[in-house]
Amino acid sequence: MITFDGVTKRYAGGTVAVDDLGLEVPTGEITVFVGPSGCGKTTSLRMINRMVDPTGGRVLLDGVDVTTIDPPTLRRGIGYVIQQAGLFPHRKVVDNVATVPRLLGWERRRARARAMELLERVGLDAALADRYPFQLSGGQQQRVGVARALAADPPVLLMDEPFSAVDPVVRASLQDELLRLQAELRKTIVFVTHDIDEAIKLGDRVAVLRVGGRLAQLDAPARLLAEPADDFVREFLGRDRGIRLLSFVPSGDLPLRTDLTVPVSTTASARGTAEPWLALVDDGGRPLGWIAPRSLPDSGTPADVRPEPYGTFVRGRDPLRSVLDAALLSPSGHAIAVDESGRVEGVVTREALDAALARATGDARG
Ligand SMILES: Nc1ncnc2c1ncn2[C@@H]1O[C@H](COP(=O)(O)OP(=O)(O)OP(=O)(O)O)[C@@H](O)[C@H]1O
Repeated sequence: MITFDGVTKRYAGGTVAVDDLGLEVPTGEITVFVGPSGCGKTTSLRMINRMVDPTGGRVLLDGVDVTTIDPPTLRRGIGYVIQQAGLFPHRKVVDNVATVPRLLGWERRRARARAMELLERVGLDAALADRYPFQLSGGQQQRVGVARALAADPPVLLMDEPFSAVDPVVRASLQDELLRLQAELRKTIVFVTHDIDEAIKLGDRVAVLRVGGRLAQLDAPARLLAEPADDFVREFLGRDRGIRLLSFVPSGDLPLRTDLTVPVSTTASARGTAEPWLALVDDGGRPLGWIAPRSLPDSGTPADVRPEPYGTFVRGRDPLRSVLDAALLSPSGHAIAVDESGRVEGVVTREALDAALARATGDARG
C-alpha cells in the first residue's frame, strides 16, 4: 500500500504543486489521479519513486517513508511508464525490455527470454523484437514501454499519461490490454491522466485533483459519477453522467421473456400472436431480427419476410448501458439477450428495462 500522509510540494519560486495530500493507494488495485493541467498529478506520482521529494508530509510504501530508501533500491520495486514510452532509441525492442533485468544482474540469455515472454504478454509479435523503437507505431511503442516496466516484476507500477499520445482506437485497445494484464498480475498501479473517461474505465478508485494540488474527491468510479462531491467535480465529469453510470450496473438479474422469440423454421406459426414484435431466431439459435406478426403474409412463404434491425447484449456480462443500447437499436424497444456464444436466451422488454433503469438511478441518487 502507498500512503500519502499530508504531502506538500512547494517548488523553488513558490509554486505549491501539491497541497496537504492525504490518500491511500491500496495494494493490487488501480488508483487513478485525474484533474486539469497543472493540478499536481505528475508531481504526486513522482514523489512515490523519489524523482521529486516532498517539502512537507510523507509518502509511505508499505509503511516505510520512501525518503529513507535510496532511489535505486526504491525504483527496483517500482515500474515506470511515461507518455511516448520513453524507450532508448538506439536499443532494439528486446534490449529495451531487458534493460532492468540486466541492471539487476540477470545473465543475458535469461533477460532476453523474459523480454520475449513480456512482449507476448502485452500483445506484441515476436517478430518486432529486433526492431528499433522508431520502426514501431505509437501504440506498439507504448506496449513496449509497459513490457519494459513489468520486466523485473515490480509490485508497484507508476503510469504517467502512458496512452495519451496515441489515437482513440489504439488507446482503447491499450486500456483493454492493461485491464486484462492487471486481472492476471494484480499490481499496485498509480495511473495519471487528464482524461476522465480513461480514469473511470481503468480506476478501481479515482482521485480527482484541483489546481493547487488539492484532493477534490476520492471514490470508486460509480460513486464518483453518482455523487460528485462539489461543482468542480461535477463539471470535470462532464455530460452524460447518468448514462455513463449505467456502465456500472449489472444486467444479470433482468427478467427474461422466452415467449417473444420464434424460430425461423416456424415463422408462419407467429401469425396468430397478439404480440406486436417477436425476435426471429435462426436454426443455430442466433438472432436474425425483429418481425411484426401482423405483417406476415397470409399466404406464401414467410421466408420472404425481412426482419427489422436489432441489438443484443450478453446477460450477466454486459452492463445495463448495453441493454439500453440494444433496446434503442430495435423497433420493438426490447433488447435481445444472448449467451457468450451469441445464442438467444430471451428478450428483456422495454417495461422490464424501464423498471431496472428506475431502480438503478434511484439507487445512485441514494
Ligand atoms: N520543476 C518544477 N519547478 C517549478 N514548478 C514546477 C516544476 N514542476 C512542476 N511545477 C509546477 O507545479 C504545478 C503542478 O505540476 P504537475 O506537472 O505536477 O501537474 P500535472 O497535473 O501533472 O499537469 P499536466 O496534466 O499538465 O501534466 C504546475 O503549476 C507546474 O508548473
